[in-house]
Amino acid sequence: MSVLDEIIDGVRADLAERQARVSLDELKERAAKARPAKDGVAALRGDGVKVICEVKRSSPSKGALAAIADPAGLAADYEAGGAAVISVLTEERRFGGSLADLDSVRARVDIPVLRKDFIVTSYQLWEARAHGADLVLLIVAALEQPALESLIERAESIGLTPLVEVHDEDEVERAVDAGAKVIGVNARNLKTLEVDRGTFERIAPEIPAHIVKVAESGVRGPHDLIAYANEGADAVLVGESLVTGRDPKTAVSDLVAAGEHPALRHGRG
Ligand SMILES: O=C(O)c1ccccc1NCC(=O)[C@H](O)[C@H](O)COP(=O)(O)O
Repeated sequence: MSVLDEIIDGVRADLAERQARVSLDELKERAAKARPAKDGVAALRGDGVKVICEVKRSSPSKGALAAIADPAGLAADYEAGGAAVISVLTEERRFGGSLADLDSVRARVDIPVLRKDFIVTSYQLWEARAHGADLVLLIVAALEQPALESLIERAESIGLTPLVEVHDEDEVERAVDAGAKVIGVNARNLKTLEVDRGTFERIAPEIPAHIVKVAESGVRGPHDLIAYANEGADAVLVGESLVTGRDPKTAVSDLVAAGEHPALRHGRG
């Protein structure tokens, strides 16, 4: 069984418990009362390379990364540093996240918030919206094509922007066919968990120009952002280096400054 399969087994078990506690109708009522979703595509487009900053306590590849007693405080630092979007991992077993983290971050920041989880049913989309998310991650490798298509359609119909994650050329084709407007190329191989920063350079040319391109994983600092930018990234998603560093606000502002450097505008679509 692959790591992804193991994670999804746990996600499904936790999901079944939540579904027994909170009905879909109740979630829909909560979602109707939530602040309207912000436009995730608009947040990731425009001049410069945008920075998505992640609240990440632990991971299957590295184990414990940071305790993060105050996820909202960390998100506020990210926002003050110039982040375009906050990513909140809500998977509990392997990443130490929760919907409570999403609630607290949502209540603290004004920029769009991404629910980063392993989404396999539309119930989780309603959860995301009910807890104030503006974007959701959809992992192509975790979904059959009809499910991917219907989750993208459902997400958009309730105001969420799907960030559709791919790892190879075949998954790019599936994401594009399914109508993705934002595609994230994850440099972390979900079978070996190794990070290969060359993945983005190899796959990005297959992504049509009108689609927002996000480079995910392995960004250690401005030099990696610049490399991804030169390969066509519109945005980068950064977790580990921010949560393990001493000064997340400065680390984010250094990334944002690098992403806004005029030299990067040449050749980017
Ligand atoms: O981080 C992991 O070990 C991991 C393992 C299995 C599936 C997903 C995983 N990570 C999720 C992510 O995509 C990253 O948290 C995100 O791209 C940030 O990456 P990084 O900056 O390298 O922490």
